[in-house]
Amino acid sequence: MVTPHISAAPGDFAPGVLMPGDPRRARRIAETILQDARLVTDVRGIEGYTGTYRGVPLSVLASGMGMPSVTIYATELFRFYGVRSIARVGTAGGIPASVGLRDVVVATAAHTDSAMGSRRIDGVHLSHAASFRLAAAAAQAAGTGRHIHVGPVFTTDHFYLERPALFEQLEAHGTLAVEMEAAGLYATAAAEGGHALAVLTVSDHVRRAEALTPAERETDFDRAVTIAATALLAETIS
Ligand SMILES: O=P(O)(O)O[C@H]1O[C@H](CO)[C@@H](O)[C@H]1O
Ligand SMILES: O=c1cc[nH]c(=O)[nH]1
Repeated sequence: MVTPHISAAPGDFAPGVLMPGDPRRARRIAETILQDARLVTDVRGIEGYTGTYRGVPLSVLASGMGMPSVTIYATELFRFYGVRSIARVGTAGGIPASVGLRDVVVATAAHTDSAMGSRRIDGVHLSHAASFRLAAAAAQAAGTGRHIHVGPVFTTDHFYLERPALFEQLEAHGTLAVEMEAAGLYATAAAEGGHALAVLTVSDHVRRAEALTPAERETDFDRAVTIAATALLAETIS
């Protein structure tokens, strides 16, 4: 079996999949946290790997950037490869002052300015919510502390969005961070009967001139990956 974007065979993917945006991060996850990882797909250079994590099968596949891209990969995994749960592990920009560089955000919901959400059911603004059990397991794995945040994020089609007033309003509505995929992933999981969550590492701040370097963005997300993998494990064995 192949799909237009995945060349894996039936059964090649585990029920749980970690999904970073960046393909190089996918390979790094396979090399650092999976045991006996093997390459199962590499269409368009989007490599997917399956191995085990703490003795349980687990896969990793990159999503690329933006809602259209994550929606393609998540749909094909849920619909054709028997995947039950996808945990996005990505970077995000902090919105409130209290959310700092390298902090972890467990995204319980995702607001969006994308038209994609409004195309699914005419006239309805669907809510984009994480799966409760995955979010609860991630929150428990993350523990408490001022570097861990649990709440809604903003998924946008624009990376270069110069709208300070928008971020003020989003902050007033309790929004923790901005990124580009979570709402698409949550909508796809809802449509396909799957489970989804995003665990984000803060790589920059929308109001402060500070940011991780590209190399740091690739590597400084280990805590988020461990939290997401633990949540997938809890969901898989429950
Ligand atoms: O680090 P990733 O997972 O790619 O996520 C964030 O980084 C990209 C933008 O640089 C977008 O995909 C955004 O959502
Ligand atoms: O989409 C993103 C990702 C990281 N930082 C941002 O400001 N936006």
